[in-house]
Amino acid sequence: MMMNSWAQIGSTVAGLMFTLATLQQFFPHQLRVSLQQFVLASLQQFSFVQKLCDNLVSFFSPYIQITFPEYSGYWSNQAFTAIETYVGALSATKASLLKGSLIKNSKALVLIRDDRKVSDEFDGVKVWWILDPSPSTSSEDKYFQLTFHRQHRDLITGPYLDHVLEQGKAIEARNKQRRLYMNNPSDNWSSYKKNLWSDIAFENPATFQTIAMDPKKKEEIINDLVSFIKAKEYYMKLGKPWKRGYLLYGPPGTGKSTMIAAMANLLNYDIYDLELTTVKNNTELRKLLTETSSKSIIAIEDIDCSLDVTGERRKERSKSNEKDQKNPVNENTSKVTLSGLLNFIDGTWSACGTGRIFVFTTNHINKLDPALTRRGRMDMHIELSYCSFEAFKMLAKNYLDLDSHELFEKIGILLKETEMTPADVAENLMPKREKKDPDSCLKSLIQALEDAKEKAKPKAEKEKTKEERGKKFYASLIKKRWLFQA
Ligand SMILES: Nc1ncnc2c1ncn2[C@@H]1O[C@H](COP(=O)(O)OP(=O)(O)OP(=O)(O)O)[C@@H](O)[C@H]1O
Ligand SMILES: [Mg+2]
Repeated sequence: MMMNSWAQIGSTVAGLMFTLATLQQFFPHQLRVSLQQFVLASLQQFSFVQKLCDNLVSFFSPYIQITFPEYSGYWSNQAFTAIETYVGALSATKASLLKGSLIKNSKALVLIRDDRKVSDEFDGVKVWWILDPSPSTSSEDKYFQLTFHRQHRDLITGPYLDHVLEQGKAIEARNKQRRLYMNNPSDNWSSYKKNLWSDIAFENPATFQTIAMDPKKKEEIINDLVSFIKAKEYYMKLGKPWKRGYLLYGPPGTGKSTMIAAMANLLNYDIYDLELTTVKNNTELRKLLTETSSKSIIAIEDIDCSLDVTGERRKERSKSNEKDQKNPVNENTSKVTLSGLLNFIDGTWSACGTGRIFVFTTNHINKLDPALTRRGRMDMHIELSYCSFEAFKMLAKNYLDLDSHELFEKIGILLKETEMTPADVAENLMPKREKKDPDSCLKSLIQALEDAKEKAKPKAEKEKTKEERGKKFYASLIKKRWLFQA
């Protein structure tokens, strides 16, 4: 009976459609357009009714939904990224069917349930997250929808969302792929695109653990860095910009650049490697500074070579000016001045970002202008020196996995008698073959130390005879004076 009536309805509709299609051919064009418009308007009315129904349902529904779109206007919504990371972490622990995606500047995959839904609990209250559309569709307009019961509105819109954003950002920071920035010459800066810096992924694995130096000094530096990054409120209370300066000095190959990398890895900071010689003037320097991000390391290596910042050179500047006129300098030479650099470190502009660390390196600390090295400007002076026995033991542990060895004592004596950089010691300890052979590595180091000692001998002897000659000369002077006075 039922089947019969359905069949009847079906054939009536089919008949009507056929008749309509046939009649349409005889309708004038204008009438056809009006018919189409009528059908469209009815459909729109239908969607309006549907919207109305949706609103009615949500009015009476005990649940609230909040939507977080991926983009707000042209800008990416940072809340979406943090939620994506947070929900990804939730999914990874709760679901077995996941879809992985790599988000910008992250070195870790974000995993989202392929069926888009994941529940969470906060203070005993259950909430649901849905990613719309699902990760398997290629649609661009993605958004997260959070659903929760009306009675928990305050808890969810307040503490819960704060928790989600905070956790999401913390996971993001842990997964963040650090970047190494290098300043572009100003000739390549374009006015519409901010391309003052070029960047690449920072992948230097150096850590404080692998740096060979006095353990106490190392601990002091680590504590200083760690307490600095936690001290934002303290700096605010003091009314001081939240930044810190480190001056690393010592001979080539003692680990200055390695320490900058270790600092970045410890703090999870990006590095801005500022090449001063390509910066034409103080204005450019200021522009570069304003384009660096907060919580980053700004490194200027070999500061004495990059700029006229040595005290001696300053005194002699007027004299050399005359010479310069005879031998005009290259037009591309940087005109960044010492005062420009000082302003860069602690002028008004230096406070435009927070949590910044300035690191300068030099091979000749005593050549630097005192204005640059004074405390407060460079908060900590760190000397990296020739390899001590303590430093050697760290290198032996890192390179050969050795805590002790019968040859250590001999090496200790030789290290006291020579000046060998950790870079050279490390080079000798590096196994030359695939299979580690600690004996031959230590022997090759002993050989290198003995060679260095031998090489240094004539120099040491020359110094000694010079010193003795000087002593004799002064003794004779004193004697003559005594005779004269007598
Ligand atoms: N203190 C150290 N601990 C561990 N490794 C070190 C140390 N010093 C140097 N090295 C090794 O030597 C190499 C060169 O060191 P690095 O570039 O850090 O020296 P530097 O002090 O910056 O030299 P320069 O003054 O020439 O720039 C590094 O790749 C590292 O492997
Ligand atoms: Mg270096």
